[in-house]
Amino acid sequence: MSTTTPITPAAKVERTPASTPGGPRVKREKILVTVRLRPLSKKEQSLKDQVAWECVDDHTVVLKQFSHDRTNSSAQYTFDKVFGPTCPSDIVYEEGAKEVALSSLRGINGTIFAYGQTSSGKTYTMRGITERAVNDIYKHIENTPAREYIIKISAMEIYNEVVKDMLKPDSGPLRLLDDPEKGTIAEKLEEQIVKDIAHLRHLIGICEAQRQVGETSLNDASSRSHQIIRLMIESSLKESSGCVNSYMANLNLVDLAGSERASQTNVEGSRLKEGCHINLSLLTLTTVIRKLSDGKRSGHVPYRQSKLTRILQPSLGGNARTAIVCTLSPALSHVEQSRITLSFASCAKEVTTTAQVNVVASDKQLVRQLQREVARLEAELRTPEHSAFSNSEVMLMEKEIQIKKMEMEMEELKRERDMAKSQLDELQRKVQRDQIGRHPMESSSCRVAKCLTFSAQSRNPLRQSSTVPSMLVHEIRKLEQLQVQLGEEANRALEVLQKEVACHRLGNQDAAETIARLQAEIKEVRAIRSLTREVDVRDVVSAPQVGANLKEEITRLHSQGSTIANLEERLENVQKSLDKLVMSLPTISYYKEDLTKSSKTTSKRQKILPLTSSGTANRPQHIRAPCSHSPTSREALEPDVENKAPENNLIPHENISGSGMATPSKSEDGNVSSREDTPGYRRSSSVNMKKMKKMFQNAAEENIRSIKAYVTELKERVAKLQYQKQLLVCQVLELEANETVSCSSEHEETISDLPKSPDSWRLIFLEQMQQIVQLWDICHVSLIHRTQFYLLFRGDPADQIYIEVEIRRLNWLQQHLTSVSNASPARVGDDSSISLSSSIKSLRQEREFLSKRINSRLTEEEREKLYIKWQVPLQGKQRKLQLVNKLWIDPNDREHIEESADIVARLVGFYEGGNVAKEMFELNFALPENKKPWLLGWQPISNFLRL
Ligand SMILES: Nc1ncnc2c1ncn2[C@@H]1O[C@H](COP(=O)(O)OP(=O)(O)OP(=O)(O)O)[C@@H](O)[C@H]1O
Repeated sequence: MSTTTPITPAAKVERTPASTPGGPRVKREKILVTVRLRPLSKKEQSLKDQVAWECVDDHTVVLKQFSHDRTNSSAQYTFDKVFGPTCPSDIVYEEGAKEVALSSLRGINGTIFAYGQTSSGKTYTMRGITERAVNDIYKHIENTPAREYIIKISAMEIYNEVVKDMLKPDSGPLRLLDDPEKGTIAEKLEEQIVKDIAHLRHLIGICEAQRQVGETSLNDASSRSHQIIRLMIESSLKESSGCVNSYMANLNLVDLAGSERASQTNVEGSRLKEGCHINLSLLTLTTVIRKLSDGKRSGHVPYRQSKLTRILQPSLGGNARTAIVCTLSPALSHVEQSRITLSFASCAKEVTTTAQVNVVASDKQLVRQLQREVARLEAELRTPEHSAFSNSEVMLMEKEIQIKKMEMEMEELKRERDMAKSQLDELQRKVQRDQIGRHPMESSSCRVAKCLTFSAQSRNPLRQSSTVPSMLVHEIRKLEQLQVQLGEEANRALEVLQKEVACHRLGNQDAAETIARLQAEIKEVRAIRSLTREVDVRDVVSAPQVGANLKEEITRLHSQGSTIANLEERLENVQKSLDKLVMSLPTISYYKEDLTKSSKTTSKRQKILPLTSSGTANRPQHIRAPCSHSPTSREALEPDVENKAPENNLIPHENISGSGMATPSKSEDGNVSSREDTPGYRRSSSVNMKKMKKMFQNAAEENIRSIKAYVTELKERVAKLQYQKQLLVCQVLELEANETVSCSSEHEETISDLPKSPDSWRLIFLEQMQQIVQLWDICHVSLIHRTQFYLLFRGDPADQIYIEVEIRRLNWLQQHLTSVSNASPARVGDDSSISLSSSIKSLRQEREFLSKRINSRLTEEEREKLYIKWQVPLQGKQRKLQLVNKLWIDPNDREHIEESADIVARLVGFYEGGNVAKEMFELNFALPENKKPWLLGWQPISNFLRL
């Protein structure tokens, strides 16, 4: 069982017909009129009354002939359906009411009512219909789990011309008010939200119990009031599709009081008064129906003469599908009353209504939806992005720390370099001093060698004196070399570090700017939210105001779309900089580790032998600035990280005896570790490069994923906004069109009519086409457009919508051109692209264009024939242009139009290019992208559509 959830009453409900992009598809249809003949009642049987009526087939009821009754004249009435005395209520509902009842689930208002004399079976019939309709509605709801339904009920009765609330009997008489949007409404009428079918049945039961019933001679329980039970059915898609629209329709179940003759009902006093009111309101109803059936909608229809007709106004010729079941007593004694009923039914079947799908976009709903959207946006900006923000901020801080560390390491390196240099100087000075003191002719190395030999011999007398000096000399040379290399290395490292620091500073600045930009975007979104709040407090507005508001809304949506596009762009940038950042991280980390290692190595070595190098020969190959080009890409760096770094850290163990340096080895999992990891070695400088790299990679990928997801969402949102924008465009178009067409409502009715018979459609088509041709002429529409349209739409009923749209467009254009030409010169100047003169100019250019094609498209013989036929002097100047100037100039001559279209089609080559797609005139009002010069004549519309 699907239950409904309560909603707060909508502040304003905008009813828009199910909008096709070209405007409302107004469907005019006739009221469904059926007749139900009840069996003779027991009373009638006891009075030996006779059955006067017979249902001869499913559609016809006939008055029988009685020989003894001279006044009795035969009569036959035909309706959509006629139900005989034995027909069960199921069939009456199925064939006489179901379609209308279920339309309400699709957003189409429906009204079902029973009309007939007292005791003819109205209440009996309406009870059957109501019960089945309720069952069907809930069955439909159960079978449609994708939609959420909200059903509300209200009930009123009109008793002695006083409206009463049947769900709140103590509330007293209700006033009828005219709502500009909803029509006539009963003030303070109770609306109850229905929880489920049992609740609905219970509430209907309460209404039944409240009903004014009295005994008359014809009916023991005669309804003395008109009862209107109204179900308000609203439905929307359950999933959060982002669509703010839902359907809303009212289903009115009306049980009228019966018309009666005081002489027959034998009433007096209050019953008589009731009867008078009943008869009066029914009389007004009959008058209204009669007027409407005449087809003279423009004339005065006295809806306001009774409360019943005021309330039922939309159901009588308005936005609703209506079914009337006329109930008849079969008794001969009631023949006259039955005739009156049948005459009412005959009029009613000529009445047409314009049922529309009511797409509801209440301000509240819209605002709620927009608020949700804004909240979601903000949340997104806070979560994925904002976390991306936070990530960026955290990363920025981390990088700052790295920079600080690097700077400190630089200082340390400088200090070590200077120390090594001073020690070397000191050593050299010492050697020099010794050398000078002993043998001035020997080279310094020899001097050092001798000195060292001497000291070595003195410490270790067992050593061979000849090997020691050569070793020392070798050592000193090596030290000298190392000193130079160390100096170079330190300078290079400093250089790289400086670049690195500069680069990160720049990156930090970029990221900070991006964050600031994104924060500005959030502010923008907030501003939009406050705008939507303003919409909430807006009151009822008139159609032009709504049009203006919608235009504003479209502009806003445009800007919102572009804002989101900007956001997308910004995010792409952020994504790129994050990529860059992430790419640089392994390098930095590696470099940092490397550097730390290097510095540690150096300092460690320093303690034992200050001038020992850590494989400096290969060092420059893997000291790379992350901001430098090719070598800094992650791919380029990986081999360095995994393979070269350990090698570079390899220090020949023999050379540095007692240094305590470990030889790094590569483990199976790719980790680069020193031998200190293994037992016997001190665990300290393990560099898990692969793990680290993976960590950074994961973090980077995670960031990129979340950003991509957000970008996708943004794109979806842009699509949704565009969809909303299109809807709004349609609404504006409709409003504009309504304004344009309101002055010629008769015309609209004609074009909106969906004729049932092909003959009537043909007639309407010819009439509409004639109108279109005239409007083309008035509006100076492109000849090629006219030709295309004229040749494409030849009267197929499926083309009706195109015809309708074309008429709307042209009506708008005509009005627009008129208003522009009436405007002040300044105004015309402003709007010159849509002016009459620009249209005429375009048309002239098009005629010139067509004339130039005559020679290439027509043979000489054909040309001659045409000149003769179109009375162009054979010897005259500019014959081609003269000929083209004669095309499409007489909108009232069908033959002329036909021939003009034929010639233009040949000149443009329509026949060669195959069929022109009807979609070219598609309802979204879009012109083909590859707009050809000859479509310039249609420019005003395209300008209009750009809005
Ligand atoms: N189709 C039918 N089959 C059998 N009985 C019927 C049928 N229609 C009506 N009746 C019976 O006829 C009687 C009068 O019917 P009902 O009260 O519905 O008439 P009504 O038109 O609503 O009268 P009123 O206008 O006075 O309220 C009732 O007893 C009802 O049960």
